Amino acid sequence: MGLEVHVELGTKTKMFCCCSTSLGAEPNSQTCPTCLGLPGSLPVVNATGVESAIKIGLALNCEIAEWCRFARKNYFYPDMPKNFQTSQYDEPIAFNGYLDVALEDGEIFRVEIERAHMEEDTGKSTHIGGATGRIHGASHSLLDYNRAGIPLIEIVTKPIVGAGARAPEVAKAYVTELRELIRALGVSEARMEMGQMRCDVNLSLRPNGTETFGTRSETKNVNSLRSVERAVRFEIQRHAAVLDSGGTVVQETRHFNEDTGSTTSGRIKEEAEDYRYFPEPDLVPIAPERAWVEELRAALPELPRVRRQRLKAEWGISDHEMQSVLNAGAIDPIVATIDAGAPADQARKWWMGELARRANEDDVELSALPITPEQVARVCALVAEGSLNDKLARQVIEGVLAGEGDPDQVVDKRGLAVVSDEGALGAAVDEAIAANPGVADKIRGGKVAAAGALVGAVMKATRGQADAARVRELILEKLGVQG
Ligand SMILES: Nc1ncnc2c1ncn2[C@@H]1O[C@H](COP(=O)(O)OP(=O)(O)OP(=O)(O)O)[C@@H](O)[C@H]1O
Ligand SMILES: [Mg+2]
Ligand SMILES: [Mg+2]
Repeated sequence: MGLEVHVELGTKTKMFCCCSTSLGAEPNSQTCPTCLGLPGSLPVVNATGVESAIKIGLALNCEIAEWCRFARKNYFYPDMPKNFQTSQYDEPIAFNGYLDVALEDGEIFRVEIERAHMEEDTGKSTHIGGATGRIHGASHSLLDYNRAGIPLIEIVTKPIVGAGARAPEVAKAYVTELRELIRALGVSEARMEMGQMRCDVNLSLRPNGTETFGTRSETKNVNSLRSVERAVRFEIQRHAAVLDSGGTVVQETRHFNEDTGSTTSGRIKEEAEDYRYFPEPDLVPIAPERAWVEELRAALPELPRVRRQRLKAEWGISDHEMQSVLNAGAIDPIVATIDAGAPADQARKWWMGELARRANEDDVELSALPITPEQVARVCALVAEGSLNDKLARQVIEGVLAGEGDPDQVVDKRGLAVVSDEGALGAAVDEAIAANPGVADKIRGGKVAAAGALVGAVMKATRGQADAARVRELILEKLGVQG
């Protein structure tokens, strides 16, 4: 198995021109002669792009080239009007690294990195008209070059051979870890659902005990963690079926279909020769000064796996629990909620419970929910000071998610507050005792556990807006028994 991951860098401008990289603009409004490849235009390298590439290389334990160049990868397709993509070929900026990833059972698996190189994204084509659902049957192709020239880093693994049947799990764990790393470095938000990070899955099988690799298939642009895992699993089975029936695997690119979980044939894969790579004559070579590289190395943040170990100890949770927190994408929201003043267990409870459920239902990442860590921390504070109980807190969260405002505004608007007025509470307790004389007698007779029924009655009467512990105290007080 070999994984190629493309990451769109979060630089303000494109890799070789000053066009904006912001998303959502009118098609083709963020273009210039350089990213449109008009004659006479000349590219200039984005220094922040290079810096980000070096940071990624260092975090992946790579060597950083003393000297490297860009190369032209020639191909003819309308998504790149220059007729080539500016990329790197045999002289990448970073090479020979590794990334250690933690598997579900806590085992650490080392994925070797062949290289991380700089390149540019292509334009976006949308095929419309003609026979629906068939790209080549479309009558028109719409082209948006806003994306053309956005900096990309392509991170390529060496062939991963030791994973065996765990290959799908290793692939998912690797992409997860890489995403965390990219985010920790602050070089990209790496939102897969927005195409900021995408993975090509290369896979081949070979007979047990042999050395030569089999023919690979390459499943392009897989864009979620779950899909990476499924694409690997599907391709293993497909290759096995082809080989078992005496067939031969064709070297081709394939597409992963989210709905069916299967891959379908794309085009026959070009060989490197077909791209006629040659050094880009319009750009100067890149020779990062060693002092700069060392400065960047010294400024690397705590790596995600190390940080997880530390947080796991601080929060006092198991490997398994930490793994769930990671899978839910909850580490950063939880940490931010704690930073905003909430106790760790409360922060974990809300993000891993109510909010994870909501994110799951809406099929979005936790960080994309319309609630901030500060708002969650405020809900925790309201619970801690006794103005909300858990049930009410859930309604407040629901209100914030529904766009009703900050927690305090939701409390006001929905009239959600624990009935703390002792007079009102006392009256509700008196009523419950009067309505349930049998239960009251039992409690008076020493059966304290029966108090639960009366607490329930009071909670019902106050529509859940009372502090259950205080209600219980009041009941016992009024019946003259010790709690
Ligand atoms: N026979 C094979 N079976 C499985 N994986 C392979 C095999 N041969 C190479 N690989 C892996 O496939 C990936 C190839 O990526 P690389 O970027 O080097 O080339 P490419 O796919 O030909 O080029 P492009 O960037 O144009 O897609 C690497 O991760 C490599 O380890
Ligand atoms: Mg590649
Ligand atoms: Mg490839």
